[in-house]
Amino acid sequence: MLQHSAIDADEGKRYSNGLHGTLDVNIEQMESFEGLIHDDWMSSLVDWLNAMLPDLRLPLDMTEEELRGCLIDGTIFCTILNKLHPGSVEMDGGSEYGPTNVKKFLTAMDEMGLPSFELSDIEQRHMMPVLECLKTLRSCFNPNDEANTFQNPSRKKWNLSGEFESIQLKQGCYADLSDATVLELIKSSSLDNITTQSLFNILYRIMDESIERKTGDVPHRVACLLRKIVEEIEWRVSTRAKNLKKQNKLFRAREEKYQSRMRALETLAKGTMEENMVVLNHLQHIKFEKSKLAEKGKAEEQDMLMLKKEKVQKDVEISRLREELESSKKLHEVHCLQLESQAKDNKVLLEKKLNELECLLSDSSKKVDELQSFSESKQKRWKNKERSYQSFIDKQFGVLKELRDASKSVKREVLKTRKSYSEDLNFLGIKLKGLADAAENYHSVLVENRRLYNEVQDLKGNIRVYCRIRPFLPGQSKKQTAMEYIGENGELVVSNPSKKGKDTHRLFKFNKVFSPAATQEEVFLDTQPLIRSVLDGYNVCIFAYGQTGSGKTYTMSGPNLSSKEDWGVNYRALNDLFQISQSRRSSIVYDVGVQMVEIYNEQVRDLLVVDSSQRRYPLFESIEFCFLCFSILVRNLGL
Ligand SMILES: Nc1ncnc2c1ncn2[C@@H]1O[C@H](COP(=O)(O)OP(=O)(O)OP(=O)(O)O)[C@@H](O)[C@H]1O
Repeated sequence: MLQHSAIDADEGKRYSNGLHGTLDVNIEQMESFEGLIHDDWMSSLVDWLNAMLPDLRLPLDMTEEELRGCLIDGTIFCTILNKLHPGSVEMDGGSEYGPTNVKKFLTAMDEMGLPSFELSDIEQRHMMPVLECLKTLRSCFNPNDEANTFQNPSRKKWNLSGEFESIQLKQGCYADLSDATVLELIKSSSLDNITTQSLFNILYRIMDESIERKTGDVPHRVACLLRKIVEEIEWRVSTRAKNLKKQNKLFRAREEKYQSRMRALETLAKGTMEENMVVLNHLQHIKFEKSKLAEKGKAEEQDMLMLKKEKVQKDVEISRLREELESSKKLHEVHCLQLESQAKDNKVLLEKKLNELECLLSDSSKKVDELQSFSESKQKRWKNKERSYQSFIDKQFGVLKELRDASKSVKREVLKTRKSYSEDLNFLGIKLKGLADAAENYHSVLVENRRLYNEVQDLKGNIRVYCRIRPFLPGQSKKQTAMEYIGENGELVVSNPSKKGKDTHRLFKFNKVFSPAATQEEVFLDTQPLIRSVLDGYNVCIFAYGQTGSGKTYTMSGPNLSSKEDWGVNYRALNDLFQISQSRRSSIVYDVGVQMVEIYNEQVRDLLVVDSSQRRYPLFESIEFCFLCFSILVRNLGL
C-alpha cells in the first residue's frame, strides 16, 4: 500500500511537470482517491481471481506485493484469459519463473484489442496498470460487474492503442499525423482504452511542436483532435470526481463508525475509571484491614505473654499434680493388695459353692433320667393312641369314600331325574299347549253351544204356558174332578156337567200339562233351560197364576224347605244358577240379584223389604190376583 502510494506520488510529479495547477490538484485528488479505495478494489479483484481459479485460494487482505508475487510468472494471466476466451494463449509448460507467459498474455491482449500493461510495470512494481488490466478483463467478461467503478460500463471498448503508439514512436510532430489518421481518431467514438498519460503525451507533443515552430496557427484537424482529447480528459476527471464523492461518503460513513467506536471506547474508559475507583476503595479497605490485623497482632503478642505466664503457673501445677499422682499410686497399690486377699477369700467361697452346685447337678441329672423314662412311657402311650386314631381315621376315610361314591350315584340319579323331569316338563308343556288350544276351542264351542241353546229356546217359544193340576187335598172327594183328558202334547179337556151340549167339554191347549202326579223336579226340568239362559244375558220371568189354594206357592217355593225333593222352582233355579256360576268361576264372574214382589188387590208389594209400610209399589191397579214373580238379572261380566 505504501509502496503503491509512493509510485503514484512519483507519477503525480511527472504529470505536474507540464500541466497547470488545477490539473495538478485533480490528479493528486485522483491519486489519493485511488489510494483510498485501493483496499476494496484489491479485495474485489482478489475475490474475482478466487472465483475464476478456485484452487488459488488467495487471501482477500493480501498486499500488492503479495499479489505481484503470485502474478509475475504470468500463469494466472494466461489461465484466466484462456478460461474467458479458450485457446487465446499458449502457455509455457515450464514451471520456472520467467516473463514468457506474461509476454504471451500481453501479446494475446493486444491481438484481442484489449488494454494491457507493460512488462516493465510488473517487474518494477508499478502495479496500477496491472490491476487496471485485470479490472478490464473482469469488466469485459463480466459486463454486469458492479465493482467496475472507474469506467463507464456503457462505453464501448475499442483498439486505438496501436495507433497512438505508432504516433508516439515516430518521435515526430503532430504534422506527422496524417490526415487520415487524425480523421480516424476524430471519427472514433471513444478514447477509453488510451491511457491518460498517453493522451497527455499527445497534448504535450502537439503543444511543444507548436511552441517550437512559433506559429500561432494550429491545423484544424489537430485542433479537433485536441478538443476531443480535452473532452476525454474532462470526462475522466469528472468521472473520478464522482467516484471521489462516493468515496467521501464512504469515508464519512467510516468516520461515523470510528466515532461511534471512539464513543464506545470513551464509555469503556469511564467504566474503567469507575472500576479504578472501586479498586482504590478496596485498597483502602485492605489497608484498614491491615491496620486492624496489626493491632490484632499486638493484642495476640500480649496474649502470648499472658499465656507464657500461665504456662509457668501450669508447670508448677503439673509438678504438684505429679506428686499427688505418685501418692495416689502408692495408695492404689495398697488397695490392690487388699483386693487380692479379698479375691483369695472369695475364691475359697466360690469353690465351696461349686461343690454344692455339682451335687445339685447330679441330683438334677437323676431327675432328668426319671423324667426321660416317664416321657418314654408317655410316648409309647401316645403312639398307641395315634395308631388307634389312625385306624379310626382310616375307617372314616373309608366311610367318606363310600359317601362320595353314594353322593356320585345320587348326583347321577339327580341328573337322570332332572333329565326325565325336563322331558316330562316338555311333555307337559306340549300337553298344556294342547289344553290351551282345546280351551280356546272349548270357549268357541261353548259360545256356539249357548247360541244354539238360546236359539232352541226361542224356537220353543219365548212365552210358554204350563198347566199344573193340583191333586186333591186330604178330605176332598176324588170323584168330583173336572179333568176329562190330559194329552201328551199339552191338551187338556175339562168337563162342566152344569152346562149342556158343546159347552159340556172344553179343550185347552198349553205347552205342557203336568198331571197331579208330577213331582217338583219334573216341573222344574221344563223351566230349567229358560232359567239357564239368564246366564247368557236373557231376561226370564216365571209367572204363577191361579186361584187361591190352587198350589202357586207349592210350585214356586215348595211345601218344605228342609227336604231337597220338595224345593220349588225358585230354590231349584237359584241352586242351579249358583252351581253353574261356581263351575265357571275360573273364566266368568257372575253378579246375582234377586227381587221378589207380590201383586195382591191391585197393589204390588216388595216381599224382601223388612219394613212392611214401605212394601207397596204404585203399579197394577186392576189386577185381582196374587202371584209370585221371580226374576234374575244376570250381568255377564266375563263375556
Ligand atoms: N201338587 C200338590 N200336591 C199336594 N198338595 C198340594 C199341591 N198343590 C197344592 N197343594 C196343597 O194345597 C194347598 C193350597 O195350596 P197353596 O197354598 O200353594 O195354594 P195357593 O194358590 O198358594 O193359595 P193362595 O192363593 O191362597 O195363597 C196346600 O195345602 C198345599 O199343600
